[in-house]
Amino acid sequence: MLLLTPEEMGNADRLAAESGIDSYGLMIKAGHAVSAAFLRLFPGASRATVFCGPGNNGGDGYVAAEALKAAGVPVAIFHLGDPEKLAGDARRARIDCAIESRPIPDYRLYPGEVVIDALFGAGLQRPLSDNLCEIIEAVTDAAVPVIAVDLPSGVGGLTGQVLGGAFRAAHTVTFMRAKPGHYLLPGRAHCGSLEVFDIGIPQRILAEAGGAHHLNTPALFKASLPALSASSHKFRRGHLGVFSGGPSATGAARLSAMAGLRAGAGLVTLAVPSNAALVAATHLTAVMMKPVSDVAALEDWLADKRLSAFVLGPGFGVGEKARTFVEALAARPLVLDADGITSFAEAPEQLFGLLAGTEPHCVLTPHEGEFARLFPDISKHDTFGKPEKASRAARRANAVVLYKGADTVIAAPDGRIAINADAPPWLATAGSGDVLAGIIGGLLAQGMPAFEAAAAGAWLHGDAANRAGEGLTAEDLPGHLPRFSAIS
Ligand SMILES: NC(=O)C1=CN([C@@H]2O[C@H](COP(=O)(O)OP(=O)(O)OC[C@H]3O[C@@H](n4cnc5c(N)ncnc54)[C@H](O)[C@@H]3O)[C@@H](O)[C@H]2O)[C@@H](O)CC1
Ligand SMILES: [K+]
Repeated sequence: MLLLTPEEMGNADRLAAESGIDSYGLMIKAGHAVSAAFLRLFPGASRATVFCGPGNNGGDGYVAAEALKAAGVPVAIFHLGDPEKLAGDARRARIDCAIESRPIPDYRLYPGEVVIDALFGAGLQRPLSDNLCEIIEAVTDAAVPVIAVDLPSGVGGLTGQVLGGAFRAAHTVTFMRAKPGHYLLPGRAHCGSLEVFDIGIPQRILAEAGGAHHLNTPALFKASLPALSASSHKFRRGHLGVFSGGPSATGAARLSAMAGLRAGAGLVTLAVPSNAALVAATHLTAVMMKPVSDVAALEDWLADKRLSAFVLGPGFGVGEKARTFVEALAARPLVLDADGITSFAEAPEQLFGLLAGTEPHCVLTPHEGEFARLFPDISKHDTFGKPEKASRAARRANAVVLYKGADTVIAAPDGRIAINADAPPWLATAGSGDVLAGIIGGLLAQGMPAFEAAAAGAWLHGDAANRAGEGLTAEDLPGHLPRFSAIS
């Protein structure tokens, strides 16, 4: 599912106009979609209170207001700025709207009203003024239902960041394609239910206008999911190696290993330091074990070319050993997580050097803190949204970066970006990240390319959490992974 940034949507708009499509006709359809949503969702509203801004978002508002009046709904319009200065389609929409509007400071709460927020959409450029924020706060505090046109005003369509303040909509009607800000946090939490309405811009124009941002759905990775056939031998389903920490720290790697097995790897081996072998062995059944205490032992083990992917990080310990292990593993498909990432905090360039110059085959899975350790300058940039941060990081590291959180973003060095929105809040539980690393490792082991493996991993992880339900523990997750043939 392709997402368009506000800039790309603007391009689509321009291309549509250049191809002879009537832009005012698009605005009429947009405004009518909003009035239809209003009538469908709030048939008993005492009044439609329409806030109209100074651009085309406001234009949609005037169209919706006129349509609601025609449907018999009492309507009050409050405008921002000088409506005489409206230009183009928005100006025409206001002229075609026979309702007197009043300046926004005249607005007072009205019992039973429903607000249509048509202040700003794609054109939001700066934080909302204090006066606007006060009005938004009053509407929010009084729990007045809000329908947002395109985006809740104040939410950045590219980043999902809130600029100053923002409406909390019950429902958002956007046009043609959802925007990244509808799925990134905190924007997602401001949108309510999201409706993507087709106002008639042709697909070919949308495809020409954008293409980097995707919502992470199976459509993005399904074609590269490993297919399990009756004849597939366990070796052909790959062999995943997961590195464990010492005797008191084998649990995290065991979780990853179990998840890798459930994600379909034919064989999974837990590589353990010799002093942890006994502890680990008492906990393992289907997962195999291999003592690997130092880099010499690792090099020996790596001579087995059937080992097809690795996970290093969960519970491994931070330090020199992790760095030398990663050096030995850098040319192989690898998920670098947790301690594996933090081990390079003092010398991120060393890691990037190891990963440079080849087809990207490493997946880095940092949460916010780990991201800041590897990419301090990128992480500090307040105006970058999460996709831009992940994307810059991916290019720098020549690795797929899966930037974790409630709105996990997956970015590839070639510019592809997936925003994951299927994770329930109860997925934020101890060990959950270890399972995610293991799932991705299991998919890499079966030959899935790094970006698709990371995207699939994030989606499957969320899907398993939804199946397991509230109160899950990380141990429950692998058992709830869906069969790949059942994913649609
Ligand atoms: N893209 C499309 O194909 C279509 C777009 N339409 C609508 O057009 C909208 C985009 O229109 P515009 O590009 O005119 O942008 P907007 O209407 O979102 O806002 C632009 C205006 O707001 C001002 N502004 C921005 N931030 C401000 C702030 N914080 N405080 C005060 N003023 C601020 C700008 O100076 C500019 O005048 C979309 O969101 C959508 O609602 C629809 O009419 C249908 C077709
Ligand atoms: K809006």
